[in-house]
Amino acid sequence: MDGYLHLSEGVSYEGSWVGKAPDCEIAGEIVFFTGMTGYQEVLTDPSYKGQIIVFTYPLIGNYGINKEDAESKKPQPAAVIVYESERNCFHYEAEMSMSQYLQKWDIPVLSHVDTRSVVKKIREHGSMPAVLSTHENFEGGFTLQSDLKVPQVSTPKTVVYGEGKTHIVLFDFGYKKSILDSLLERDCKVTVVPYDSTFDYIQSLCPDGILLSNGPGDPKDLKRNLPQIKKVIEQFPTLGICLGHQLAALALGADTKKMLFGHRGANQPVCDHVSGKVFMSSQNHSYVVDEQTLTKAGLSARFINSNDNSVEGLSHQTLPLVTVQFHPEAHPGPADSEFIFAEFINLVETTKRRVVNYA
Ligand SMILES: NC(=O)CC[C@H](N)C(=O)O
Repeated sequence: MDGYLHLSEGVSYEGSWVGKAPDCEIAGEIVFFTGMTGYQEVLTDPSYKGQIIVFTYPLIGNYGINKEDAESKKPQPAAVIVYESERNCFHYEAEMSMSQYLQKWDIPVLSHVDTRSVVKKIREHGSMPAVLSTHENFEGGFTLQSDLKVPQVSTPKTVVYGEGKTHIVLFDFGYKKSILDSLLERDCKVTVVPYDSTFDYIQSLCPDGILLSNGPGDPKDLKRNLPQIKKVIEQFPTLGICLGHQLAALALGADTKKMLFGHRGANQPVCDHVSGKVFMSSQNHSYVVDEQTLTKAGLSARFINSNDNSVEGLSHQTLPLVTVQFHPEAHPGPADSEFIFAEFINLVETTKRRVVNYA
């Protein structure tokens, strides 16, 4: 059956539904992911909550969905656009096909869309509101719901994982499981807390360090939480990843802005100005920290994107703070930047020893 993708820029594309057509129109911000593999991780990354994802790789789904690679308990986007969706899956670990998985969760998939043309439109006009419909003509409006996404994906209660020697409190703005795994693999005990936890609550947990996670939406949606986040950063060694990096920058007084179409893929080159090395990184973001606003916040840009010179990570003049716009936990994508976790744990352990020595 035919389905249609309508972009707010006034262009429409025809495609065919994989599985059943949705009962109603599905709206979301349309974004594109350029990685060739890793669709399961992308679909389950809570940072994509409510977005319509276009996969630029023309064949998606051929190795199915397995038990291991989900980044959260369910797929998160509002809808998925592909060129070809493989109905069969060819992998010994596959439990079901991608289309079965998305249908189970009522997430529509529109295939045989001219994804190259859609991506060109997004590159030209930016990530924009879009609607998936069974009707060729769409008369409705393109205003997206302005609901807060982070509370929808954050844990409602505190959960403790592992019993390693370094105690990290992970602020859950919609964290990817691979971030938790990266900490557990490095001998950490991890306490995952709700996104709106207060400084007093965090202090009562006696952490050695803090991880501010990735998550969906505009970091400025969490304006009310910034004073608490600032107190936490000033008190404990902190690693901010993606949304967590943006929140750390805002909390300390820098600014963020929206990019035209963001970075979503597995091969974004980033230069580390401490080591002078360039590495490939996995990314998924629309917002970026504004470089012009860093100095007044005591921050400096340690990591810079080699394609467009945007800020990819920060350090602070005095505070033990590491923040990265890219994903050191990878999944999907290259693990070139996993050194960030080792560096962070080292920072936490050194700070811990210093505090013990002074006590
Ligand atoms: N992966 C993320 O944490 C994304 C951060 C933020 N939602 C953005 O789009 O920029």
